[in-house]
Amino acid sequence: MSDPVLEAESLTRRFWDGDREILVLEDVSFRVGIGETLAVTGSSGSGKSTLLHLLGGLDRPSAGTVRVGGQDLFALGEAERGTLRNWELGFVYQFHHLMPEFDALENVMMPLLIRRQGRAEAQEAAEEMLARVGLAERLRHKPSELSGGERQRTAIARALVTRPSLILADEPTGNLDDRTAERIHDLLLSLNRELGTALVVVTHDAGLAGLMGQQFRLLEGHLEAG
Ligand SMILES: Nc1ncnc2c1ncn2[C@@H]1O[C@H](COP(=O)(O)OP(=O)(O)OP(=O)(O)O)[C@@H](O)[C@H]1O
Repeated sequence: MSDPVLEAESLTRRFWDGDREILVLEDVSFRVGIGETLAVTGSSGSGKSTLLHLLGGLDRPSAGTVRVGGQDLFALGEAERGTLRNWELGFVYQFHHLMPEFDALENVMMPLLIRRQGRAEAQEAAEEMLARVGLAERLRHKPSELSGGERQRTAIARALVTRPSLILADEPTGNLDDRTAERIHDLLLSLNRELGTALVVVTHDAGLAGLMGQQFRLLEGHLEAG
């Protein structure tokens, strides 16, 4: 395997419901190399979102480590973890989470402006990424003026515009009809190939999972092949 962009080692996450322990993930380990793809499937409540939150540094494991680009996420302070997250990771969710008052171009420019990149440069990069996802003609449309598939493509452009080494996607097409979902799957994979961005998806969708290089299933807190 090439150098890992993501390593999960012995991840365990438990929650407490009063004095009752809920063990959601137990001893979960895997690696994703540069430009590789991985799917995690599992039934509702199996812990897919919990795993993704740990991988993105949004939640802390009860035990175990997550390394992004070789750096232990939870050994870092809050600010450093935020910086690593901003520079190395892109997130795509089932619901696009675009800002309704801004158009597609402004939404995609936002992560670059937050990084204090110059406006002209941010606009150029955002226009290029929107063109890559097939939305060159929709730059000035607000989310409410875009179709569901176009909104999701905008969200993908926003996740990729910072050129992260890894995209974490949570049911990226869960909200779309089959045909639109298939187009988004193709888009995610072609961007993975073109840009070399590693991709981790958690999904119910066996079709999407089947397109990924590594496939795992969460079952009773454990990660199983297939
Ligand atoms: N903060 C929390 N406190 C207590 N229990 C939690 C918490 N977060 C998640 N859980 C529990 O952990 C389990 C896994 O939840 P998670 O959302 O990761 O599942 P999922 O596989 O993503 O489900 P779905 O496919 O329905 O979105 C569930 O039983 C959930 O109730």
